Amino acid sequence: MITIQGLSKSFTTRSGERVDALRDVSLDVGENEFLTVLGPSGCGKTTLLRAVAGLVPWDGGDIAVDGSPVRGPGPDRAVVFQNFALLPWATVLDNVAFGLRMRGVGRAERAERARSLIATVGLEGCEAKLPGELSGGMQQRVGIARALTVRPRVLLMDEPFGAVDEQTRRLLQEELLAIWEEHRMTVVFITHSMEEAVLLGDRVALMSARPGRIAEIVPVRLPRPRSRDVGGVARSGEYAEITAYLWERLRDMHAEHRPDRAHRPDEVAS
Ligand SMILES: Nc1ncnc2c1ncn2[C@@H]1O[C@H](COP(=O)(O)OP(=O)(O)OP(=O)(O)O)[C@@H](O)[C@H]1O
Repeated sequence: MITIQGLSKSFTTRSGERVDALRDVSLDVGENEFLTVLGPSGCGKTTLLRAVAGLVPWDGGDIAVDGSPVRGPGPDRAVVFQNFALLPWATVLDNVAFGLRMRGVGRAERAERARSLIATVGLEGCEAKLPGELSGGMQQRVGIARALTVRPRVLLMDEPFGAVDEQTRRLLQEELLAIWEEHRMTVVFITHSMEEAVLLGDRVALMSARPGRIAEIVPVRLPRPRSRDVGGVARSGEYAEITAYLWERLRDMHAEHRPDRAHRPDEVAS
């Protein structure tokens, strides 16, 4: 479905320093797969997602969706951002319908599709509100509804639940799983949370820092559907095992970048 081959991208900072954000990243995401991407801060997760979305150019390598090379944004891919990226002056209905309007869908159909998705994300009755009148969790529900209006085959999510409180995050995780279980699509979901990566994903792509590479792909063989009992999933032994393993790997990666913090069992004070 999504094929990424040998992707490299560097930035030049304002002080003229070169930062290798991604180097030789290769990754395949299957049709209707839910792939989570986890890695230390600054390892290039957002850059990778934005490249797949066609929002940033890259230096080397190829990205294809269903065999078609990515050359820019397209209706087959929708993005949900961490900071919601809603239009502050537009109502919930207009925000959700925005992508449809851009695609020339008529007013009546726009409103109907937007209303139906607003209901799907549990915001019925909020159609006329402005984003500023909603909580962070509600704003992100609007972001998800907006992304789904165009019926994308690929949903790209950049730490979408990073800015909401823990309880809202759990509810949004359950809702996203329920939506994905019903309307299957390919999801690439970036997170800082090991727990979230395991709860949601079919596989976790673990990235290492500077330059960002795929360090390992960790399969998550927890049963599905998971939406009705995310709490139960989180209490299972396999869940605990995978999250512990991910933490081991991430801790090693952090230690590589901070030799002073490396784990040296022989030097533990008595
Ligand atoms: N526009 C830019 N100009 C210069 N450097 C950039 C730019 N965008 C990203 N970088 C650098 O590229 C590297 C990767 O950034 P990116 O945002 O993709 O990482 P990330 O893994 O998503 O980080 P985080 O987990 O903290 O959100 C970082 O070192 C970052 O500072």
